[in-house]
Amino acid sequence: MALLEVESLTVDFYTDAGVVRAVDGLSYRLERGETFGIVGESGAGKTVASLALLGLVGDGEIVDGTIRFDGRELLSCSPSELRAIRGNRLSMSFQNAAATFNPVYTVGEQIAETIRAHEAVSRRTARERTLDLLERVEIAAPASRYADYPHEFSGGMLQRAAVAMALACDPDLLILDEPTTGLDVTVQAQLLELLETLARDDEMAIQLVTHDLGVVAACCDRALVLYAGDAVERAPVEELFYDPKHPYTAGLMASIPRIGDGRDRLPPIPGSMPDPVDRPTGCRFHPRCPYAEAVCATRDPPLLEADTGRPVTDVASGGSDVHVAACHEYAGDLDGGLEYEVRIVGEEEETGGDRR
Ligand SMILES: Nc1ncnc2c1ncn2[C@@H]1O[C@H](COP(=O)(O)OP(=O)(O)OP(=O)(O)O)[C@@H](O)[C@H]1O
Repeated sequence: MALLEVESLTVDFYTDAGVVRAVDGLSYRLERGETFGIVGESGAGKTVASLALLGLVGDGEIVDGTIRFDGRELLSCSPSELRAIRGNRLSMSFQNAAATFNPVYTVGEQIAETIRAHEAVSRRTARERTLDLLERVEIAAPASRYADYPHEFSGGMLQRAAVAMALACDPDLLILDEPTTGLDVTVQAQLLELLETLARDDEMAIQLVTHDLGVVAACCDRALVLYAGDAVERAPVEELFYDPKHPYTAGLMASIPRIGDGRDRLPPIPGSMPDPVDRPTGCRFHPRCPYAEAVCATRDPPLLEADTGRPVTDVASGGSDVHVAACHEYAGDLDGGLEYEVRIVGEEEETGGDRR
């Protein structure tokens, strides 16, 4: 049984301007010990999709879908059952590490309090466990750092302390929302390495939410690309990089800097994410897509296995390594086809290419 199975998850917000469909029929699954990326530009629905797992959509509403965590249907759990799962097995570290901590208490105290909120342990034990956690996230001299206030930590250290906080309940699934935003490249690399170690050594699954495909490439096994609430592509990370099947994914790759990577640059995607109250008909990406044809404006492309054109009908195929994409090309419905290519300079072999 997969650790997490999300099926047809749909989340709406009711605003003065109209209904915002933040997440639209999202399905995927996550295995134990797997690091899974959810990637897309700002407004794609990444955070809302993650918060929905915790039952924290605020004034939004989960209007459809199921979320099975270790076989349990979370959407039918009572608030107290959900709190218990959230406290012990599923935890999330939010976008802004500074906001995770209360500025008037020390970092150590706050992590220790989190441990005590989940488990009946003495103050001394909670302190020892906190020191272990700080050490695990590679904070030097944890005993002296314990009594430091959040403002005395550097950005990278605070981000790691936030991970320590999320690890306090020893979760089976850790959700990290933009964990590397605002960190310099070296600190980013350290944090990503740490996450890889945690996933490997603790058999902990990680759902990593980011706008940065580079971050996904550095530490995820598989990733899902979201656009305006829709899943547009899902694949093992290597394939997503070397053989992107959806024009949006290809465009996303063009917008990330790649130091030391000899890959040709694809043109960046023109335009911006659509108004969430007034999403385009058909393929949500069609107004920005250089390959769009008439069919794209009228029909919403389903997720298909890119190699065979077979439909992805249930979540069962979501955990496999099958490369799926939601583009009419894979149903054979585009006359012009997709003509981008991803070339690795210095290697003879080319991947991607004209998809006709
Ligand atoms: N409380 C809310 N009320 C109304 N709309 C909301 C609310 N929260 C999120 N949304 C909308 O839902 C959509 C998805 O937002 P979400 O925060 O999940 O995007 P994201 O991909 O995580 O982007 P970012 O990285 O900027 O957070 C957006 O259009 C956003 O405006």
